[in-house]
Amino acid sequence: RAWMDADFRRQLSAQRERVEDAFEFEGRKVGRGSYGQVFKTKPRSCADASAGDYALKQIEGSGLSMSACREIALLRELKHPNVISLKQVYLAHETRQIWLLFDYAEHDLWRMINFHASAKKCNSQVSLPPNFTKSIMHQILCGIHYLHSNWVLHRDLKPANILVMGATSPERGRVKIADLGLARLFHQPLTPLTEIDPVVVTFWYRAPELLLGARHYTKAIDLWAIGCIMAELITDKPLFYCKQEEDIKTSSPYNRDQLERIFSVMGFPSQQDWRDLPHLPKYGDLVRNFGTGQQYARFSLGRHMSRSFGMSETSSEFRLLSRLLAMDPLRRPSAREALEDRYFLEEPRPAADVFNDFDIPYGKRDFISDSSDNKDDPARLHFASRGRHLAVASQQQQRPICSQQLPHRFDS
Ligand SMILES: CNc1nccc(N2CC[C@H](NC(=O)Nc3ccc(CN4CCOCC4)c(C(F)(F)F)c3)C2)n1
Repeated sequence: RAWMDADFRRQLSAQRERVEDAFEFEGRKVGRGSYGQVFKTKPRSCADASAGDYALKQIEGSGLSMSACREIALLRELKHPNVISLKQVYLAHETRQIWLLFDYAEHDLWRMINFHASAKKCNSQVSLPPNFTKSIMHQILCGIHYLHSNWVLHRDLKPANILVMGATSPERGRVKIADLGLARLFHQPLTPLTEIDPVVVTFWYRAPELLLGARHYTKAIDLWAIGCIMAELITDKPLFYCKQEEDIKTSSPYNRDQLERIFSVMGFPSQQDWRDLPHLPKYGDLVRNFGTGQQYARFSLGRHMSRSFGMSETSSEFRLLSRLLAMDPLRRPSAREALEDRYFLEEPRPAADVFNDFDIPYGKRDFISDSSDNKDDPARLHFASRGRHLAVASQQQQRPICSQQLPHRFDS
């Protein structure tokens, strides 16, 4: 450090704004994972409630790790209304900690869908605008179109990574694509994410070509995930839900149960459906486990969606869904082609505020108490073995009051 003379360094460090001086975040943790932790904060300066909230992410570890570098470098360049925007980066020189500042998003599709699923269970339907799914889909595709046109692939699209701005934000009801997930140590799909953190890895949104050993992420892989999200918005259920076996330490991308679930919804891909299927690395395993797939002959997405959810196979909603969920990645539309689908041109048109003038029924995020923050927290270990981010549910699950006199409209 000799290169900078001592009193100049002292002067600099005296001037540098410290994140703890600028923001109040004690006891306001809303997220935690192997990536670090996230706080809901307000600037200390303007104490009045009107100032928007901020999300402050403290990156795991210290110093500029490769994933921290990549996240900062990427986010600084990315600027689109449907992509989370990085406001500020704080480098705490004493602790070599890195903090990222974002405009706060109160909601996300994972919690929103869970809310509707539980409301259904207590058969107390929550009223939503008729264009709710269409508005969300339009904004996800706009955000992904922007990322893809900048040659950025998301690679882990799922409901938890689709944030929605809350009632107090000037961008009320706007979708923001984010990546709350794992600090990706490697970029190859073959690296077992489960080695980083077994709690959050879910294969329900992974394209079939990835499960069959495709070596590179593609734009089409993101579009498959968007198709899965669209189906889940319509039905409140993960389309390719598959129980996670206890230890998912397998390093192979091939996941027989997940493929089985996909085939039992979609049917088994024929040579005509997917010409390149036999060239995929795990095709041998596929034939060994499923033979010619005759047992799935009568299954199809249309059959699944019409029989389980009364969806018409001739509706433009279904047509777009089946385009996004083409088994052959070459047959999936690009984000732009999806945005040009008739579905978005028909009434009701997609809205900028996905809630329109409806009150927002979802609660605010719960704060995570630090006591449960230790790694060997029994709840965490228990949920960890059951895969998916159930551990997050234990802290943040919002269930509506299952009482008969549930008010028709809610105050957010
Ligand atoms: C809880 N409320 C809340 N409100 C606002 C923001 C926010 N957070 C938490 C951490 C998250 N951080 C990111 O979203 N970071 C991020 C990092 C990278 C990328 C783009 N890469 C994704 C992986 O593949 C390469 C490209 C993104 C982006 F662009 F996907 F949004 C976000 C943003 N939380």
